[in-house]
Amino acid sequence: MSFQSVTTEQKQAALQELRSVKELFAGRGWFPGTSGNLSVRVGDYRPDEFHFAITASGKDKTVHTPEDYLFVDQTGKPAEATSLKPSAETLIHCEIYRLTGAGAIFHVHTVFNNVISEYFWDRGSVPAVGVELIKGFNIWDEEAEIQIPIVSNYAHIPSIVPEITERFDSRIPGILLRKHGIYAWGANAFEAKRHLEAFEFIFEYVYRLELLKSGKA
Ligand SMILES: CSC[C@@H](O)[C@@H](O)C(=O)COP(=O)(O)O
Ligand SMILES: [Zn+2]
Repeated sequence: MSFQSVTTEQKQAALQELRSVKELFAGRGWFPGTSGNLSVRVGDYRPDEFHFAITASGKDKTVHTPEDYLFVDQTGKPAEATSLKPSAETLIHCEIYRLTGAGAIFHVHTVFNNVISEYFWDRGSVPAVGVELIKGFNIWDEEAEIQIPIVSNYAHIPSIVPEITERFDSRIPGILLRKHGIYAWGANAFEAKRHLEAFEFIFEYVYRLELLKSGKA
């Protein structure tokens, strides 16, 4: 269970996945101004003991350097000696892993996810109805209706954690932070990427549909 039992191959595989997904998302402009963070879990999982690789804080995520990632434990503390600082939002990753046992968590800031989180803030969630990409979440109902939760964006990150716990919906593999961005997760990096892409598609769809319906487009 300890970090010592995680093999070098497992660590390398996690870092390679982070590198690939970071490069892909950077190409889409999904890390403006050093925003965003990514993590991939390694080794065995128990809700009270797990480890993951995460992006170091404040780095330019559009470039690769030898100082891009570090490994942390379930409390967000570095699992090995390093001068690197984990993402400022590591505690959010810790809580999502604790709640879900997921294998990867990706966080990006986009204009669509920010605008839509503010637009629907008063109702607490973004509604989506019948959009084909809902199937990307493994929800196959005809004309499926989902609500994507939105939580407060406190500057003090630990204060965000209880809201995530409270609003967590096991059917929906993501949560919005108001005027901040989306956290999406999955059993592995492939699934977390699929979920993130589905969310971003849905946010743009809902945004554009609302605009058309308002007659202001
Ligand atoms: C520079 S704006 C973005 C940050 O405040 C934060 O929200 C973010 O996503 C990146 O923080 P980081 O500490 O690099 O993981
Ligand atoms: Zn952020």
